[in-house]
Amino acid sequence: MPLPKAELHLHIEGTLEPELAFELAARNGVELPYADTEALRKAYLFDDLQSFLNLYYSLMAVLRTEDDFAALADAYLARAAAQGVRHAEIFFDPQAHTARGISIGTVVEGLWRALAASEERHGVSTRLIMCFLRDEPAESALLTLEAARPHLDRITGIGLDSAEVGHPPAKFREVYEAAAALGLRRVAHAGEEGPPAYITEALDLLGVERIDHGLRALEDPDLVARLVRDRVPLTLCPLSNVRLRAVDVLAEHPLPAMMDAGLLCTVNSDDPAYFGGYAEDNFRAVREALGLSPERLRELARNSFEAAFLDDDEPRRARYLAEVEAYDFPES
Ligand code: HPA
Ligand SMILES: [Zn+2]
Repeated sequence: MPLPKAELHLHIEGTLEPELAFELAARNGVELPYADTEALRKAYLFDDLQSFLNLYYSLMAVLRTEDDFAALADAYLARAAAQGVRHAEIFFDPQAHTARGISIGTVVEGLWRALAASEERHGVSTRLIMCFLRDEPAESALLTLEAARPHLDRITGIGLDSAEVGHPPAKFREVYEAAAALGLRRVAHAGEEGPPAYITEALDLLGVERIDHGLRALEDPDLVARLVRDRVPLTLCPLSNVRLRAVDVLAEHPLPAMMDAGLLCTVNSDDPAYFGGYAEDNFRAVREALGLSPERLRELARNSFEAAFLDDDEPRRARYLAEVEAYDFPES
């Protein structure tokens, strides 16, 4: 049994495995520009965030119906459960679908069908976080929030993703204010490829409670001190960082230095179908490449539940934390 953990940085569209992509393509009569799953997997060679995003958005063409979104989420939750995930806070990108003529209701209600059955079927509790594409205009984010209004009982919070550089958090101040007024929790990708100033902006202007990635915080000692003092969780994604070349090799990932600095770090999978691993695969990879001790891994798992949006269910958080403390690492 793997270490129990919460997954806090997971794009559901990034869990689309080649096999399911081909299955949905056949079902929906969508032509994929790849001969087979093997040819598609060979296309997963990225130079940076943008080269990944190009493939990520193009493959979404196979997702068309509520059933497709339910199948996608259910397949992820089954995999997550097998990797020790007890709680998953799942990002989705509504604009990537509405731009293709798929209604936000199709997306949310399809995902919700899988999420609502997840505890019983997989033993995984869930939350849904709606992300805005930062390389689209702020006005589009506002319209998306408006379109999501009938579905807000399904949605816990908002996030900000896609191409970071040139699209600072300040651009989305208004939509974050509107979301806060609606009682939505707030997170944002910052400091993945963008500068540490974007992390500061996300905190100051968007009022985010967690930073997704936050890798480049280390370049600003004052920012690190602030993140430590305020216990702002960072949702790090080590295998993603290697595949998108934010770090050269996993052995040079700053995770140990970040933990030593007192930052509240969590380890997550981002887009596991594309980046070579789900939650436990990321834990195993950092253990092997960085030599993290069992107690360090336990700290990461504990952090994940502390950083989770479980404030409305503290008894559940306490149960998960007790599972982390009781976990016996296998001899290896
Ligand atoms: O890692 C990511 N960064 C930014 N946007 C994204 N959209 C999916 N994955 C990512
Ligand atoms: Zn991400």
